[in-house]
Amino acid sequence: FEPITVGIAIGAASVLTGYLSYKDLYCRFAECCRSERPLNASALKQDLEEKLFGQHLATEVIVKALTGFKNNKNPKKPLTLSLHGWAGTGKNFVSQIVAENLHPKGLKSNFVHLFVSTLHFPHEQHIKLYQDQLQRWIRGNVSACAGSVFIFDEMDKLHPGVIDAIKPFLDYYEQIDGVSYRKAIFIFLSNAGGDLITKTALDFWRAGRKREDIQLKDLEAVLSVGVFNNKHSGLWHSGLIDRNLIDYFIPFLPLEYRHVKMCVRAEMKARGSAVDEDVVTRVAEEMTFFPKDEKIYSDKGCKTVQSRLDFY
Ligand SMILES: Nc1ncnc2c1ncn2[C@@H]1O[C@H](COP(=O)(O)OP(=O)(O)OP(=O)(O)O)[C@@H](O)[C@H]1O
Repeated sequence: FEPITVGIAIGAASVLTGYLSYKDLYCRFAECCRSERPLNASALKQDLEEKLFGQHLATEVIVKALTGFKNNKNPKKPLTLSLHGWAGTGKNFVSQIVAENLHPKGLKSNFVHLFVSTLHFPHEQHIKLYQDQLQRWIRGNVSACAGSVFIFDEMDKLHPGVIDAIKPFLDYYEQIDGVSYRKAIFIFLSNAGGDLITKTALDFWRAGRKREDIQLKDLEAVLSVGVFNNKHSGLWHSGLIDRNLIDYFIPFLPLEYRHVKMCVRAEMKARGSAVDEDVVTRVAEEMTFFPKDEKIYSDKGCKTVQSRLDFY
C-alpha cells in the first residue's frame, strides 16, 4: 500500500466515525428526525393487538398502510389516513400509538403535530389567517423533518377552507417551493359515517354474525354514502375525496360492554393497581348503552372510563 493513500483512508474513516458517533451521541440527548428509519411493523402490530380493543379492521388497515408506505423508498405522495367512527372508539388513541411507532416521543415529539378544529381553528371569520398559518407551519416542519406527522382531530367540524389550505401538500407534486412532502403522514379523525358504521355492526349482530366477520368491503359502501356523497361533510366539500388524495378510509366499530370492561382493566393496570373485577363490572355498568332495547354499544365508547375509575 502506498502510505499517502493509507493515510487519507484512515483520516477519512476517523472523520466519518467521529461524525457518526457525534451524531449518535447527539441523538441520545436531543430528538433527531430519522425519516429513513425503517418501521418496526411487528412492534406496531403487537402494540395495536394488545392495546386497541374491538377494532380488527382498523388494526389490519393501519399496519398494512404504514408498512407499505415506510417500505417504499420513493413514495409519490404523502400518506393520508382518514379514521372514522363513533365517539370514544379509539381514533385518538390509535393516532397516539402510530405516532409513537414513528417517532419515539409520540405526541410529545417535535415531529408530530396535533390540530383540533374547535381549538385551533374556531372562528370562521379568521379562515384566511388559519390558512396562512397552517401552510407556513406545515412547510416549516416538513422542511425540518420529511417524516413529520400531522393529525387533524374533529375533521367533520373543520371549515372546508382550512382543508383547502393543506390540499396542495397532499397531492402528487414532487416538490413545492423546494420542499418535498412525499414522506410526511397526515391523519384525519372524524365522527362522519360513525352512525352508518354502527348500523352495519348492528345488522351483523342482529343476524347473529360475529363482529370479527365484518370486512372492509361491508363498510366501503356505507362510508361512501355517509362521507363521500354527503355534501355536508367537510371532506366532500374540500374535494379531497374526488381527487383521490385520501389513501385509506379506516372504520372504527362501536364498542360493546365487553370492550368497555377491557378498557377498565387496561386503565387499572396502567395506574399500577391490581385488577378488581368487581370494580370493572361496576364501572362498565355505569356507562350507557344503545339501542334502547338491546343495549349493545357504549354511547361514549371507552371515553369516560378513566374519569369514572377515579371514584373507586
Ligand atoms: N378501542 C379501544 N381500545 C382501547 N382503549 C380505547 C379504545 N377506544 C377508546 N379507548 C380509550 O378511551 C380513551 C378515549 O378514546 P379516544 O380519544 O381515542 O376516542 P375517539 O375515537 O378519538 O373519540 P372522539 O371521536 O370523541 O374524539 C382512549 O384514550 C383510550 O384510553
